[in-house]
Amino acid sequence: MASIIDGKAFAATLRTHLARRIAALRHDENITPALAVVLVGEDPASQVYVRNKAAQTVEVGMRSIEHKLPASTTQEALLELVAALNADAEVDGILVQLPLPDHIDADRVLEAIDPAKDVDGFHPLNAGRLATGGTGLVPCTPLGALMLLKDRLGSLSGLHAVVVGRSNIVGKPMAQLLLREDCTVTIVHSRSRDAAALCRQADILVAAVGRPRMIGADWIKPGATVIDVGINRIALDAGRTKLVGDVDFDVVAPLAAHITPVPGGVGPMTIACLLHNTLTAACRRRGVELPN
Ligand SMILES: Nc1nc(=O)c2c([nH]1)NC[C@@H]1CN(c3ccc(C(=O)N[C@@H](CCC(=O)O)C(=O)O)cc3)C=[N+]21
Repeated sequence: MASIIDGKAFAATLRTHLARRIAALRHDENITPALAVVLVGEDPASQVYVRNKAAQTVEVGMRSIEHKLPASTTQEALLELVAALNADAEVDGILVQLPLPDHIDADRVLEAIDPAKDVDGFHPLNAGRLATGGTGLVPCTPLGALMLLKDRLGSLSGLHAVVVGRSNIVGKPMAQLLLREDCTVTIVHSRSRDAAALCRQADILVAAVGRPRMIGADWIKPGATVIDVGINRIALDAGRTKLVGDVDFDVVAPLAAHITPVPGGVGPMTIACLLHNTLTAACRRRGVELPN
């Protein structure tokens, strides 16, 4: 039976460390990092995420700036807000909550964010830096997943990592991070031939597809470490819902060495890494050393 990787506890520890470093930054440099979060529309799930982000930002001692815009906001108005946040010297991080309404071109908005303030790590310059080994801001979910892996396994060098999913926000940056750790990396996607057989070769399996419980027992090499990035809300009876991952936890956990649960796995790490990136961005753009 796998040991469960407690992402919720790890994220809480990470936030405690961040709070101490942020206090040191305020004491030594008189800097309080500020994170601006932009939410367009009234999607209830997005509202919950944004509320959690704001609460945790304040909890670690940073400033939270929230901009809530109606769903009817034009692309032009959103780009103007991004430009104002770019120009605001007090703002260290900018996050535009996804998904955006259909009439807005999300790529254009993400490309308008100052790469130095791009705490999501979604700007093409940051994606390029990650791919070419430079210093940039790394997407929060893959960064959080990597922290959990290194905490459990130590060196990842030479391990075969299989990433299921090729999105720009998780799959591709996850593969780049694992490559940077000297893994042998395979990316499996919807057109892959015999995806299950490819996944059965994985020492590390990262599932990031958004399909509830898709990864079953026959996808797992015994002793593998399984990281479940999926967060899928499924319907139960009587209008109730529950969160499940991309991994069928009940059948995979008995085979794996280590496994993340959903909820309580990678999800909480995403927000903790957002705070981590905001501290990093604040120090880099203000030209001060990152406190230990
Ligand atoms: N620009 C942008 N950046 C994002 O990082 C971003 C985004 N847009 N849009 C939406 C997704 C989703 N996301 C999550 C963050 C934390 C949890 C999380 O903490 N989940 C808890 C459960 C929360 C619950 O119970 O609903 C867990 O897995 O244990 C989930 C999902 C960030 N996103």
